[in-house]
Amino acid sequence: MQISPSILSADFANLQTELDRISSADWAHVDVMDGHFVPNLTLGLPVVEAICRVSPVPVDCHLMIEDPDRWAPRYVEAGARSATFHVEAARDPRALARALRAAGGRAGMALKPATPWAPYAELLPELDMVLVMTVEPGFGGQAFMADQLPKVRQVREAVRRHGGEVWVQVDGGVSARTIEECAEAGADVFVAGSAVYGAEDAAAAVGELRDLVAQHRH
Ligand SMILES: O=C(CO)[C@H](O)[C@H](O)COP(=O)(O)O
Repeated sequence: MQISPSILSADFANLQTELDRISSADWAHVDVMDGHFVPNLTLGLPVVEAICRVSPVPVDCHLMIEDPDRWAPRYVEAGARSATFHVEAARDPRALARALRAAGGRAGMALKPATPWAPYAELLPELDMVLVMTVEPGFGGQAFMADQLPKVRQVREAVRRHGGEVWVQVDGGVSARTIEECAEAGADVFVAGSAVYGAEDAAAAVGELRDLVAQHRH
């Protein structure tokens, strides 16, 4: 079980300090948005490279961009330990996942809420993580979409049958109120933006999310 706070809700004017606030987490989740794949624009390679240089925890890049086949491996080369592309944007998801691993990163594949899992299940052996979006990608602070939990269950079941070590990540509206149902459905990597960065004490918020999942498992 891993907690990956999304810096989308951080103060971008003080990224170093904001990264230090989540040093008790497992990852720093960095949302790259290009203004085309999603109607929002955040940051790109130079900023990710700078974040990777100073982050106290490994960087988990969520690429909400067009043409990930071309750009995603560059984020691993910039220092991201994990890079997740959107299957809706990829020309050749199998080749792209292989390219991410060849670059030395973990290969993640994300599904928007309207994208089903079944057509992509055969890609599982190429993947280290599947991200099931629990909001429409583009903005932080949106309401959690509980109707995505059956998809989380399908992915978890496929991972169980496959037998490999593939993580199942949820992203969007994950908070102390919703994290247990995500865990119950089979998620094991939890992205939380506003729930962590909106808290006075980010480390306490990370600890609370961790405890809720741990208690749930007992
Ligand atoms: O990918 C994202 C949006 O596209 C963000 O990571 C996500 O929305 C996190 O924010 P919050 O926890 O506030 O919902």
